Amino acid sequence: MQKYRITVGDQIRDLPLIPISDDTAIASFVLLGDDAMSRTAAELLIKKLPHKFDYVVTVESKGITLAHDISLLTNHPRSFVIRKSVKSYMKDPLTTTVDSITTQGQQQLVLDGADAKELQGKSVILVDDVVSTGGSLQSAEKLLKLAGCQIIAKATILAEGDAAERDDVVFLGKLPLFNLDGTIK
Ligand SMILES: O=P(O)(O)OC[C@H]1O[C@H](OP(=O)(O)OP(=O)(O)O)[C@H](O)[C@@H]1O
Ligand SMILES: Nc1ncnc2[nH]cnc12
Repeated sequence: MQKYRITVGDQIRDLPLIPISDDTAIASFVLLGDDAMSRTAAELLIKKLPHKFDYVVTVESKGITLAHDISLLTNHPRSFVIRKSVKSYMKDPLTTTVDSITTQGQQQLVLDGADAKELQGKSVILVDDVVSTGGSLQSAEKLLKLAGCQIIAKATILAEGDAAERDDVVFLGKLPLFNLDGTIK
């Protein structure tokens, strides 16, 4: 299997190239369970982010450990997770749709109404493990604006494809997209 090497601080990973359509493959970066990578990335991102903010917010699921680590390392006792489905324990959830590079068809993004209430008027840092098309970030921003909070920074570990040209997102490294033969697009 072809691999693409990334280095984040002292963490080196050989990511497998996985086809996601009939002309594109991604270097699959699965942060869930990779606790050393999450912790290292959090430490490095914190140095690039504003020092003063109220909360870290992320999108389910692979951004969760990163949000958790940034939040605790900056002495914030809680963070918020925008979910991908409505749960019965939510109160008056805010919902929108999302398109992401890894998922065929639209998914839902959901902010629990109770969380929206706590976020109202607060300054937040929105984080995710990878930004690619920007669809997930855009939908999350929409929900956070509906909740009435101010996004003071957006951060990710890897900016993939065209996202590497973005200047509104803080990131640690670039990740190319690939042709099916493993060459870089
Ligand atoms: O910029 P985009 O094109 O939206 O891609 C980035 C999103 O894709 C991944 O999530 P994914 O949809 O794979 O869901 P998961 O984290 O639940 O696995 C990643 O964690 C980002 O949230
Ligand atoms: N390269 C990648 N690996 C895992 N999830 C992703 N979401 C978007 N790009 C991704």
